[in-house]
Amino acid sequence: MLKLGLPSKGRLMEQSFEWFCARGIRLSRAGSDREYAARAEGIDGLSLVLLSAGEIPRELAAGRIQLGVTGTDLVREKLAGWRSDVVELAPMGFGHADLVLAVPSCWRDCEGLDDFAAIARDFRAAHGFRLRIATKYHRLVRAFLSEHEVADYQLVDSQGATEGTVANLTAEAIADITSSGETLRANHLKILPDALIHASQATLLANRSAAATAPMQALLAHLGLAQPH
Ligand SMILES: Nc1ncnc2c1ncn2[C@@H]1O[C@H](COP(=O)(O)OP(=O)(O)OP(=O)(O)O)[C@@H](O)[C@H]1O
Ligand SMILES: O=P(O)(O)OC[C@H]1O[C@H](OP(=O)(O)OP(=O)(O)O)[C@H](O)[C@@H]1O
Repeated sequence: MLKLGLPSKGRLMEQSFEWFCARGIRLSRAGSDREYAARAEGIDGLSLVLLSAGEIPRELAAGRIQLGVTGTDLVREKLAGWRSDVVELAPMGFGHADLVLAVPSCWRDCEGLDDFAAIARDFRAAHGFRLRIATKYHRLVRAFLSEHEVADYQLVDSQGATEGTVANLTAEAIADITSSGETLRANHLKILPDALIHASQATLLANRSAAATAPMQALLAHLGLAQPH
């Protein structure tokens, strides 16, 4: 029996159900709306579990589920060695969102990462503490800024409503997901054009050990997907 972990709410859950239905596997919630149970029809040997999108990478790496759907941003953020833990089987064509660095729109002289790095250096000298970037993507942001030699900052953890932290004076900049850009604009923030940290989309993933098993090969064939190498 293969266990498939799906996001438990919102667009990601609905579009995951649609993706599988278009491939002859009908997924549906079981029990009440508040129960996290679901079932699969149209294929044998597949069970479902509804999980927080942020928890699916860890459940896959641990092998408690053999298949999962979540954003590539969360896979890379949650799993340091993601390539050795999981296999990306197929981008699914929805859940497109960019992880970006954004600063106040009024920072007219900040037009890119080089300006940001200079502002961060001046900020520390002027204020005696490092410029604060609010984010929930600590691993990805640190790696990106290190790669671009930006050093004078500190990360402030923000698990939601991250765009509001600048107005609330708990941060000077943010790194968060954007899709239409509406939330950033509404909070008077602008994206630095050279600060796309990761372009994410919903992806079907497998636990790396399970990817080579016969039941997985059969499911991939049913879905018309190439066998992972
Ligand atoms: N506005 C959006 N448009 C498209 N995709 C988005 C949007 N916001 C978030 N996502 C993507 O949806 C996935 C889930 O994001 P979300 O922030 O809901 O994760 P999460 O908070 O860990 O989930 P949960 O709230 O269940 O714990 C991520 O891969 C993210 O990139
Ligand atoms: O660029 P936009 O189209 O404005 O989308 C970006 C927003 O979408 C997500 O929030 P959402 O309310 O979708 O989910 P959440 O409950 O995780 O905040 C994300 O956290 C951003 O705040």
